[in-house]
Amino acid sequence: MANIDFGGVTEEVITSEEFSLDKARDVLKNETVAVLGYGVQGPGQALNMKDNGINVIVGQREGGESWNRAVADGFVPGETLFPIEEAAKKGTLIQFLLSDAGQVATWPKIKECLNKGDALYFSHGFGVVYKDQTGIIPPENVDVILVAPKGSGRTVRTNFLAGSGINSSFAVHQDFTGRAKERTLATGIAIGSGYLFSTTFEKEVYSDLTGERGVLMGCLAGVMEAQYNVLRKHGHSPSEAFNETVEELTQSLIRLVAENGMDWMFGNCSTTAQRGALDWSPKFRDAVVPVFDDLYESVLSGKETKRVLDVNSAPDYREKLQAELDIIKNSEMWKAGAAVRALRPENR
Ligand SMILES: NC(=O)c1ccc[n+]([C@@H]2O[C@H](COP(=O)([O-])OP(=O)(O)OC[C@H]3O[C@@H](n4cnc5c(N)ncnc54)[C@H](O)[C@@H]3O)[C@@H](O)[C@H]2O)c1
Ligand SMILES: CC(C)(O)[C@@H](O)C(=O)O
Ligand SMILES: [Mg+2]
Ligand SMILES: [Mg+2]
Repeated sequence: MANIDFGGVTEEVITSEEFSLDKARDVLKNETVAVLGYGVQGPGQALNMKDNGINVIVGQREGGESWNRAVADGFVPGETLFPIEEAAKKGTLIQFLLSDAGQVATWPKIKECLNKGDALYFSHGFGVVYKDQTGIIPPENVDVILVAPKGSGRTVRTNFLAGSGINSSFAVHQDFTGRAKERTLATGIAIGSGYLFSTTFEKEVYSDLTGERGVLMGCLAGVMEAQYNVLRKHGHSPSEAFNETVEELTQSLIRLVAENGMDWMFGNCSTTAQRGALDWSPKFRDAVVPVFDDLYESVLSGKETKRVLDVNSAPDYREKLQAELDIIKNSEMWKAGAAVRALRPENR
């Protein structure tokens, strides 16, 4: 446990140096980790653990696309790949990585598969925190733990393969065995976390739902579209509008932010750009504060959860979701984006 000063506030974090992979392997040596769900997080976490020498099995609906992908990734039907309930019964540490709506639909059956002393693991506080809507109330004789990677499952895997890692938060909701925390940290390290910071199930889900609806995804998509449209309205070409809105950000400026912070990115742009950015940043900040306040309230009240469950529980939700994603893909802006990406020297 290291005490790190985050801008004047001291927090405890666990790094892969302090909690080594060897230690994680030792803590998990008698466990069968059952990864239920092979969508986005499932493959990332399962493959990293497998490569790290952990005893991993996968539970997935038989015969579908995700099942076939698990087979292609080296999981063997009847040995390390099973229907969901069978894997849940075999596992001692059960990673509930179905979609959040899928967790609600399958919970009544999964609950029956848990044995005394098992650990029930989540990568989101959703199911447990909004229990009035999800009905997910774990029995008292299991550990209930969380490791939530702060990134896409795709990056959980690609960062691992690149020799890096992803940051994750961790929490213990219920400690039945007295070993819940060490099981949590060991699993967090085994899935490839570079470091783990402490949270609660509540704080995790409130911040996660806000972040993805806000700056990370929803707000990002919204402000990009707004700027692109203004530039187009004033006669700028699609290539100019896209470059000035997206390509320069992803290929240049956001990399500088990642490297050394916002002031570093500003400092490596012209004094003209810095003057304008410093003047306009507070205007944008103040304009969106009411939207963020609405968003957080909507998360806290359970309205966002209700919407997710209502829409994503429909039998045709995948097709409808794909239709919405296709509208983005086929818009002028993102078609221009495809053309711009194809022109990158490494893609030509
Ligand atoms: N996607 C991410 O990168 C990410 C990042 C951090 C945390 N999480 C959390 O991890 C968990 C898993 O998310 P995900 O995005 O990997 O899920 P996903 O949407 O990719 O779905 C995972 C699997 O659930 C299965 N599934 C869905 N509904 C089902 C049902 N009714 N019955 C049986 N199987 C069903 C699907 O076949 C799929 O293989 C969620 O709690 C999510 O909030 C996801
Ligand atoms: C990758 C995200 C956005 O961080 C995650 O929270 C998710 O729900 O997919
Ligand atoms: Mg999320
Ligand atoms: Mg997230």
